[in-house]
Amino acid sequence: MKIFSAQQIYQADKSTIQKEQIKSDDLMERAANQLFEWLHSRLRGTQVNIQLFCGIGNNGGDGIALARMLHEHGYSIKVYVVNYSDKRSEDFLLNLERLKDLKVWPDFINKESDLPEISPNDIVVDAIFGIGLNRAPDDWVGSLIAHINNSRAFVLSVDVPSGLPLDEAPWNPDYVIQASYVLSFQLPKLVFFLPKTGVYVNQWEVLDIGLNPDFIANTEADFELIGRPEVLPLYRPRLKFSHKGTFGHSLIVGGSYGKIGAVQLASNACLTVGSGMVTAFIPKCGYDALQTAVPEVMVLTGSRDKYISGIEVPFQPTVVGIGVGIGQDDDTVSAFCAFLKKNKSPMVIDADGLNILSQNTEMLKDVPEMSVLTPHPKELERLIGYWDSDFEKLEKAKAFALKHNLVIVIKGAHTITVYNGKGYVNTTGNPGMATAGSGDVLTGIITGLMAQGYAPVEAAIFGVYLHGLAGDMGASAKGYEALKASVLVEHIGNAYAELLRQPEVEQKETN
Ligand SMILES: NC(=O)C1=CN([C@@H]2O[C@H](COP(=O)(O)OP(=O)(O)OC[C@H]3O[C@@H](n4cnc5c(N)ncnc54)[C@H](O)[C@@H]3O)[C@@H](O)[C@H]2O)[C@@H](O)CC1
Ligand SMILES: [K+]
Repeated sequence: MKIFSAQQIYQADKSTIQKEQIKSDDLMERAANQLFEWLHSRLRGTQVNIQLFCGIGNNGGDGIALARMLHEHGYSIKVYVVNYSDKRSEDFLLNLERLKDLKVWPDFINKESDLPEISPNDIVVDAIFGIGLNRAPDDWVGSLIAHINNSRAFVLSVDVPSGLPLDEAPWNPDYVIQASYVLSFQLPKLVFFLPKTGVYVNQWEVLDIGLNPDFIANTEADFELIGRPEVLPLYRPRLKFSHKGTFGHSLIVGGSYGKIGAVQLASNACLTVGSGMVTAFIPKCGYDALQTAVPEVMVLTGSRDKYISGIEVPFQPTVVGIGVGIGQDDDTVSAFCAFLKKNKSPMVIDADGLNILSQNTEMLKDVPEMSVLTPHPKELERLIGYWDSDFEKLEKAKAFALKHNLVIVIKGAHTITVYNGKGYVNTTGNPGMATAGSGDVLTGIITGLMAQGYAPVEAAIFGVYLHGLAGDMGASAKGYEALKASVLVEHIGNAYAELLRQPEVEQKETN
């Protein structure tokens, strides 16, 4: 699903109004209807107090129109107009009149007003600001927002949590609604998925208000949300007359004394995701452990016992995954440097492999184009420098990826794969996956997918999704806390099965 900027959403609104020859308040009516249906189908007439806080723009207009529909269906409502400006939108004013026609009189909250009482049992509808927010809310509006947040009521935000700008960090983190649920129009917003702004969104859902599908299809978005429909077409089925050579020979280079497990996890994941063959290159100390733990993996060792030195490999691998558990010993740095100069295979680079690159930036020119880098935030910062906000981080990562023609996988709750100026936002995974070795498994997965012929950016997008899905299935079997990285590997097969499972409706249709 595409993720649009605020500007693109306004354009989509406009093109819909033009194409369908409707008025803008018709579109607002549609939006409010969807909000109403969502709420009504859950409440089914339950008598609960619904307090609607409406701004004076179109987001407020949505709230006022919703209030009318709730009133017409007998719900107990209280409407407040948050009167932060005298530049009221036409559709807001129109809907205010329609509400007054029903003899519903909103209270106006101004600078000097007392804040209304909100009980934890109330439902709050937050329609104060939408995507039009372009500066810090005034302090008295901020106090109202903080008051709503402190009420412990269920807060339903219309389109976006009020106070959250779409393309920069909030001016004051306390002046943003903590939404229990966000009903967002047509397309999800990028801020729902970024670490600093996603915290304001507990749950979200998109409401289809029928914005012009041609416009959406033909407009290039900077970000895309990656769910099952986006991942399924990337899957490469295994053909009957294939053999292990068809699926490539991966080389995993990594490990040091005490960190051989990282290679075990990566090479096991690489095999499990479907690489035809996997060879691991490790220091001598890990030989017995690795051969015993994963007998299907072939093992080569360097000349030193505890650290990798001189990476000599007597075959040309299809793809190289390098860096897990590798450490930063001087010999290892020189071995990595020399290996980069002679290596001809595409690469996946992780962990200390990335830290070595950050400290020896001249090595970057020898990294093959289209290689996949998989940094966590600290590793990314070492590579691209400090950022002030998630937005700056993404811009810097995009610029770095473009400059070196690389794929960068920014790991996090919603991992974002950046390539060729675009960002792909993952939707699978859970907090249980914040555990040692989880990243090693991801490196193995992406390497193993590239071995099978997935293009690097597809391997990254597909691999991140599958890794998260394995985590979700692992968590439902074991719970978050007990989810170890080895459990992720165990669930790779289940994740494939889940991804490829025909939904019940489709099954019925084909029967
Ligand atoms: N345009 C359309 O056709 C549709 C718009 N919809 C709603 O319209 C919303 C956007 O509406 P608007 O563009 O009117 O914007 P908002 O309702 O988000 O904000 C209202 C106005 O307040 C002003 N403003 C911004 N920051 C401020 C601040 N800190 N203090 C005081 N004033 C401030 C701006 O001039 C802005 O236009 C969407 O989020 C969505 O809820 C929906 O009704 C669907 C259809
Ligand atoms: K809102």
